[in-house]
Amino acid sequence: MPPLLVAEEDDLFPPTPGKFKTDHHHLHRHHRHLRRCFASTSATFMWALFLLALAASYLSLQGLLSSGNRLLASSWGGIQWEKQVRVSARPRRPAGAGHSVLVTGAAGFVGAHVSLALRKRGDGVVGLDNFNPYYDPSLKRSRASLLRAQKVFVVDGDVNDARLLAKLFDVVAFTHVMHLAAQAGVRYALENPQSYVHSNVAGLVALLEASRSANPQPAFVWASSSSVYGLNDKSPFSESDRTDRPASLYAATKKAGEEITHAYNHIYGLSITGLRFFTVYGPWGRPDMAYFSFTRNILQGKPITIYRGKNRVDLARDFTYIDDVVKGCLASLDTARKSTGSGGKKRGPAQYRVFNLGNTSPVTVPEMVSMLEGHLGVRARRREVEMPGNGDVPFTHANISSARRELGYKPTTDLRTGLKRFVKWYLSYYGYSNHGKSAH
Ligand SMILES: O=C(O)[C@H]1O[C@H](OP(=O)(O)OP(=O)(O)OC[C@H]2O[C@@H](n3ccc(=O)[nH]c3=O)[C@H](O)[C@@H]2O)[C@H](O)[C@@H](O)[C@@H]1O
Repeated sequence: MPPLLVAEEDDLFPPTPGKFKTDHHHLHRHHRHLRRCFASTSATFMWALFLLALAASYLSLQGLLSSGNRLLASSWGGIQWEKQVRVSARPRRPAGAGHSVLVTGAAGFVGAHVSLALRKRGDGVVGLDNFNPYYDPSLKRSRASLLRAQKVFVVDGDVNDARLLAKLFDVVAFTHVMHLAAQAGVRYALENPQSYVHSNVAGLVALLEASRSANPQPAFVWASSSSVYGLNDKSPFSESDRTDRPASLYAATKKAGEEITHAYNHIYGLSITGLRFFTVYGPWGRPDMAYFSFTRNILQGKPITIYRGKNRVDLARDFTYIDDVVKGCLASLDTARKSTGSGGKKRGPAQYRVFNLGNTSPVTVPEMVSMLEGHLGVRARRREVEMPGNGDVPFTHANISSARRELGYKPTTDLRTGLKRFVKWYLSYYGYSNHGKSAH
């Protein structure tokens, strides 16, 4: 370190002895003192310079590293990336017939199925997913590999990333957005409430902002939830029923989404379709859902907890098979009218729709478990407990006349059949033998 060396050299190489007379001794000492002072001042100066340089280089190195990390972590941007996005977004149907769809949550359960179905019939699809660890991200990666094999490009990114969204809309003139990215799960909201606000409210607004600014504006179709019916006890649930008494924060954020999309429809002329999904299940499903975690536990010989309502009433769900829901999603895209805004301004009233996508035949949770037992050939160890105050509702039941009329939606898969397909997938995906006996 140079300043230290200056001081040390001064000590190491004193003036030659006898060169100065004794009466000059004082002067000499004075000079020496001055030199030391000067040396130490310049040492301090040099130190300061050195530290400054060190700090500057540290900061610029940090900057370099963090922008490098950002590039590595976000893995989006660049000519090659833009080309992949453009190619993936290109419809392969006769000119003008195909959609160009941005599917958010594309590595999720419904998102992956919808993306594949769109691609299969020749639409252009670009996926977006943040691969968050709410449940096993390796399952999401496997779904993304399926999409990749079908030439659907999935961007690794967050719907809250406004820069990324702006870039995507800059590169592609999407005709539709299929917004399926969300923080799902009713009970997890007790543990991590902020994640619901982050994804289902802030993320939704970020995507709506990008959509309303895009030219042309895409038609916007998105996943709401049957949970918005909350404490509604009028059965079956119709779209016009009360939805102002949510029983969970999850439901409240989905309900907020319905109101927020309405505001964007009103102000900017965005065409909006909200789909209230009813407990969607099937192959490649979500491990946090009851039918999935029950299957895992039954196969591992672990007990399962079955919630019961007040007075020991069984809970029931209008379980809806994934292929039926996918048909409803595609029909929603096909029947969505164009958004009316341009240049971020509304040019006329735009379509606003909400549909139930259910199965119309609720099944109790214990019955669902019995079906699983039948398909797995293993008895479940059932533990029945009174439903804790965790946000669950006692039952759901969809009235689908609206979707039937407007979308031609007609569910065709009953729960027993759908669970059979799920179990078949589960056993093969997790490498069980035909009898479900081999290790997990
Ligand atoms: O359709 C919907 O709106 C919602 O459907 C599901 O929510 P949920 O119906 O609660 O689905 P599961 O978590 O699979 O629960 C199904 C039933 O099993 C019950 N259950 C769940 C877990 C458990 O350990 N034991 C148990 O009895 C629940 O109380 C519920 O009655 C999804 O998880 C939500 O993301 C979706 O929005």
